[in-house]
Amino acid sequence: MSKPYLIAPSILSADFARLGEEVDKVLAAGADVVHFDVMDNHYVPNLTFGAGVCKALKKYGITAPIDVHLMVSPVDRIIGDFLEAGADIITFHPEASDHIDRSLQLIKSGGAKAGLVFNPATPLHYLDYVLDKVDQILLMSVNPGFGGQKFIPMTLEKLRQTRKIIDDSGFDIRLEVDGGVSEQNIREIAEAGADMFVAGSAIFGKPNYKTVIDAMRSELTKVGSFQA
Ligand SMILES: O=C(CO)[C@@H](O)[C@H](O)COP(=O)(O)O
Ligand SMILES: [Fe+2]
Repeated sequence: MSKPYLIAPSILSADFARLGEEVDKVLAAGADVVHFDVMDNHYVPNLTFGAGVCKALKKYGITAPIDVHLMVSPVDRIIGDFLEAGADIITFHPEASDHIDRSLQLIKSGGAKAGLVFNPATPLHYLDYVLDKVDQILLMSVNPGFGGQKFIPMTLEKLRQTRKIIDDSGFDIRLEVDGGVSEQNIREIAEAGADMFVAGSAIFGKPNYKTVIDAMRSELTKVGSFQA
């Protein structure tokens, strides 16, 4: 069964010059979680921000959970920085870690929730022996590195497969989707099994964040297995 739905705006599409205000504004508009995309210009061909910015947002007063999506290789060294910065959830790409089990343990031992991220062509078998250590599974519905890309439809089938893996396991695991999510497709994405929705350009690209988030929530109420 899906958990109550969470909307997680990706600050990759926010105005970096006014980041604190942007995060305040999107949370006031009804967002649940702040999605924080860390890119290293190595694992992905783009460069964003590091743990210092996460720490600054916490110091600024952001109390909503910060969901750190590490697009970084290698991952272990930077995990400590984000734990120290107060990250609430840390996810990483299994291909970017030499020791996936160790990286998951590192995150959890620091008190954060841990997750694995699957690129569109990455197989789900990385989950096979670590499901008991995973709090969140993030399926990329675009290739990582940039906001504003188009949702890859094959993700819907992968979501259904992942939902079955989670439900069969009996573990308490969130299923997050990231890339090209909008008010137009959020309903079918939820029908396929996702319960946490990252959206960057669909929210920050619009003048009124609340209008978009309200529209997304209204779409989610139409899902068969809806839970507020
Ligand atoms: O991780 C990534 C991209 O690598 C995402 O979090 C994007 O930032 C989502 O942006 P939109 O596709 O919603 O514009
Ligand atoms: Fe992301």
